[in-house]
Amino acid sequence: QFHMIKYEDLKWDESLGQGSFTRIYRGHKTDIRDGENYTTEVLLKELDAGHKNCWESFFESASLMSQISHKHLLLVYGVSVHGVQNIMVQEFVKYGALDLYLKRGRSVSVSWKLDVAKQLASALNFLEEKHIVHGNICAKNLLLAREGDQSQGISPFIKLSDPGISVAMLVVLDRIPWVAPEVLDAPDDLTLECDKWSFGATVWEIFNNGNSPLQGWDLDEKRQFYESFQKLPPSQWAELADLITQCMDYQAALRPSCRSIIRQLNSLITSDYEILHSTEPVTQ
Ligand SMILES: Nc1cnc(-c2cc(N)nc3[nH]ccc23)cn1
Repeated sequence: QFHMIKYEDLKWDESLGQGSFTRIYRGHKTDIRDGENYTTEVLLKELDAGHKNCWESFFESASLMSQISHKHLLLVYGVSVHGVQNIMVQEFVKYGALDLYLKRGRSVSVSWKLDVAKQLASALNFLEEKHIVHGNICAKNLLLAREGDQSQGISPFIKLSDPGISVAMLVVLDRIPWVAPEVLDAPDDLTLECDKWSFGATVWEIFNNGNSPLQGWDLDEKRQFYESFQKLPPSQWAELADLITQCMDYQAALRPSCRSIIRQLNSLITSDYEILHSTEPVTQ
C-alpha cells in the first residue's frame, strides 16, 4: 500500500543518529521523469536488521503516513527493501526535531510557540476526521521545516513525523507522560483520545523549551505519577495551564475535541499575554 523505491535509486549521505531500532541518514533519491534525472534530498530511516519482529509496525507507520497527505504531516516517499535491510524514505525536513531545536536554546516567542501548537492541533484535527490515531505525539516527532522570522512576520512551519515503531513495541512506561494512562492497561487499543493526552504533554514541552516533562524520573516514579493521578507542573499562564490540564484529563472521554483545542489556542493567540507579561511564561 505504498510506493516501493529501488535501492539503486538511493544515495546515503551523513548519518544523523539513531532512534529506537532504527538508524537515520540524510540522503538523496533519484527519479527519472519525462527523461530528466531529478534528485531529491531525503531522510533514510533504516530498520535494524536484528529487529525483524517489528518491521510490520515499521511499515504500518510508513503506510499510515503515506495513505494521507496534509501540509503538517511528514511526506513518506516510500520504502526500499534490500536483502535484510528495510528502509523508509521520507521527505527531508531542514531543521529536524523540535525538542532538539528548542533545547539548543533558540529563544522563540510565545506567539511562535502558539503557532506551532496550533499547527499540531490542525494536523490532529485532520487525523481525527479520518479516524486515524497517530499514537506517538511528542516534540521529538515534530519536525521544523521553517524557523520563521518574527521581524518579517514569517511564522514557523512544522511537520508531524511518523509514529515510528508502535507503542506496544517500546517500553510503554518509558513514554510516560506522553502516553495516555489508559494505554498502560491496554497498549493495543490506542484511541483518538490518546493523541489528545499526548498533545497536552507536547504543548507542555514546547512551553518548557523542549525539556522533557518528568526528565530523569525512573520507570517506577513514572508509573507512580499515573497511579497517583499527578499532573505536570502548571504554567504560570493560567489559560495555557488550563488547556494542558483539559487535554491531560485522566478520564479520556472528558478530553476536549480538536475543534475545542483549536478554539482555545485561538483565544490564547489573541490574548495579549506577551504584551502584558514581557517575560516568557516561566514554569517551575
Ligand atoms: N524527516 C526528517 C527527520 N529528521 C531530519 C533531520 C534534520 C536535521 N537538520 N537534523 C537531523 N538530525 C536528526 C534528524 C535530522 C530531517 N528530516
